[in-house]
Amino acid sequence: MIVEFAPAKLNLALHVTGRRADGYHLLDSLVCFAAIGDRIALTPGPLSLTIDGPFAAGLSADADNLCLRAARLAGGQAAITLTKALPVASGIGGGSADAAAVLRGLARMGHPLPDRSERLGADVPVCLAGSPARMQGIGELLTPLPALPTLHLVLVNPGVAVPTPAIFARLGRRDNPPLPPVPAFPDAPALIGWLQTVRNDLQPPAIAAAPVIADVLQALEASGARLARMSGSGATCFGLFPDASQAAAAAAALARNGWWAVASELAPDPRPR
Ligand SMILES: C[C@](O)(CO)[C@H](O)COP(=O)(O)OP(=O)(O)OC[C@H]1O[C@@H](n2ccc(N)nc2=O)[C@H](O)[C@@H]1O
Ligand SMILES: Nc1ncnc2c1ncn2[C@@H]1O[C@H](COP(=O)(O)OP(=O)(O)OP(=O)(O)O)[C@@H](O)[C@H]1O
Repeated sequence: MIVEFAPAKLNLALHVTGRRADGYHLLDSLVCFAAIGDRIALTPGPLSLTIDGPFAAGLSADADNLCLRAARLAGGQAAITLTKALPVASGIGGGSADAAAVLRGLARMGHPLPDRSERLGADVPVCLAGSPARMQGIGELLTPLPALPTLHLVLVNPGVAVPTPAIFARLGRRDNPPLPPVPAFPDAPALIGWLQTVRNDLQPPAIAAAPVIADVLQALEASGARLARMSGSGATCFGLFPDASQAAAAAAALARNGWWAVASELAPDPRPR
């Protein structure tokens, strides 16, 4: 059996800089990965999918599931088990992370990675890379970044599914400036200082669609986050905390609102040192 971790994707910053003729938006985003995620297990055999885990109920194992679409694109055969630990349609790339993990697993079983994995989803290329990157184009242009400093994260999802197309459709402006050059960050305060100068352009339209996102951001700040921001098209938000014990205490307190709230850190960097 082959097991692949499918870490949550976080857009630490996300500027929408334009729109293509086909309606897809041009992005400029600083992306990293958290140490929490889904799990994919593959065993040789005819293509099938079984889903378990805390968020299994939100998802169907039909032919549209990104795990099966990824396997078909790679021409791979395997019995796939997805253990769904991430909320569905929540801005942290769950489906894209799963698709990328299936592609990585099938590659280990001898099926080459397909070209143009972004056809599965704009976030699939960066999830395949799995390490900090500046993401541009519609998601297919990746510039690897040096390893980020240690971060003490809290991820919070208030339980509202936010469909990505609806949030892009609500954008006020589609011609925002790109990110400034991304420097190397010696420590977390340097990264947080830089992040305070940039935005997630999808945050205002997501708050308009789901006002509870503003409550989540305010609650993260009230529990001591040095920076609180939404990831992707929402509704999951992240807070950056000074240390692991403050992050754990904040996650426990925020979970008392009935929200999914977890303390985490960055995923191990898969790149060779
Ligand atoms: C918003 C982000 O999460 C930022 O990382 C991603 O760009 C979304 O990635 P994803 O969920 O893999 O997106 P896809 O499944 O490819 O696209 C879902 C829908 O979002 C919109 N979409 C997505 C990506 C993009 N660059 N421009 C868009 O306008 C399109 O309406 C598209 O039909
Ligand atoms: N394996 C999967 N996991 C999650 N969602 C899936 C999967 N397969 C198909 N989907 C569908 O894809 C849609 C987007 O789900 P996903 O969790 O990837 O969104 P997201 O977290 O907003 O991602 P992103 O940050 O890339 O926009 C959902 O409506 C869901 O029904």
